[in-house]
Amino acid sequence: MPAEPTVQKSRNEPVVCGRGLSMCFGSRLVLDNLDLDVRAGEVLAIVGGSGSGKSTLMRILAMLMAPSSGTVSLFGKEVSVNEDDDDVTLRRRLGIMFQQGALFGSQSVLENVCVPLLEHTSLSRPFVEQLATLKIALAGLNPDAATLYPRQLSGGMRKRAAVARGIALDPEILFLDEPSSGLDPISADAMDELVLQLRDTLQLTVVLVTHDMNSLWRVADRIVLLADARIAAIGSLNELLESDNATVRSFFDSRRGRAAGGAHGQ
Ligand SMILES: Nc1ncnc2c1ncn2[C@@H]1O[C@H](COP(=O)(O)OP(=O)(O)OP(=O)(O)O)[C@@H](O)[C@H]1O
Repeated sequence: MPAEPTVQKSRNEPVVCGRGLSMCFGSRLVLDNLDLDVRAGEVLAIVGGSGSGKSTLMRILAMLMAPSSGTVSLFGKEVSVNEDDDDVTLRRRLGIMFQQGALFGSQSVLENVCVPLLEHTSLSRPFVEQLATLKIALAGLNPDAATLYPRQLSGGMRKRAAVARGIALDPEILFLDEPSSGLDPISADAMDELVLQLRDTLQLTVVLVTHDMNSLWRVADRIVLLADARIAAIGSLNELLESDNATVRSFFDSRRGRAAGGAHGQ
C-alpha cells in the first residue's frame, strides 16, 4: 500500500514524464534523447527489435536505473535512483514484474508476496499474510498455490506470482517486462486478460515490454516503437498500422505482425 495518501490522478494525466532520456553502455548509445509520457490509466506497450532498448527504457521509467542524461518525473516530481527518502516513497507507488519473475527460490509464493509488505510496512505478520493472500487471488492464482515454491510452478503461475508480488504494495503504476514470454498461447491470453483486469479493477497504469503481437492487439492502449535508439512512432495500434513510416511498416509487416493482424480481422 502507498506509504502516504495519494491523490488519484485523472485518466490521461501524465504520471511518468521522461525528458531528453539518453542511455549509453560504454560507447553504445542505446537511447538517444527520448521524450515520453505515460498517461494515468493506460496500458502503454514498449516494442522494438531485439536489443533496441525496451527493457532499458522501462527500467529508467521505473526508477531502477539512472539515465546517462535526461530526467524522469513521477507524479509531477523529478526523481533520481538514489535512496533519497522522497524517492523511496515514490518508488513504493510502482510495482514491477521482471521477465523471469525474480522470485526467491527458497520461499513459498506466500512468503515471496509478503516480502515487500514486511519490508515497507509495519503491519503485523498475520495481517501481512492476509494481504498477500488477497494479492495472490487478485493475480488469478488458486489459494493452494500460496504454499508452493517457485520450482513447483508452471511458467504462467510463476508470472502470476510475480505479479502478485508486484501489486503487494498497491502500486499505481505496474511495470511488466515480457509478461507473456515463454507462455503457451492459452496462458499468454490469460496473462493479457489479467493485465486488463488489473488495470480496470485496481485503476492501474501499466507499462509493459513485449514481443508478443497478440498482446498488443489485446491490451495496449498506446504503443511506443523503438528503433535506432529513438522513438520511431507512438500511438494506438491502428494509428501505427496506418503509418507510412518505413521503420514502422517494416516492424508491423513482419510475419508475426501479419499473423496477429489476420487473427484480429485486419
Ligand atoms: N547493464 C548493461 N550493461 C551493458 N549493456 C547493456 C546493459 N543493459 C542493456 N545493455 C545493452 O543495451 C542494449 C539494449 O538492451 P535492452 O535489454 O534494453 O534491449 P531490449 O530491446 O529489451 O532487448 P530484448 O528484446 O532482446 O530483450 C543491448 O545491446 C544490451 O546488450
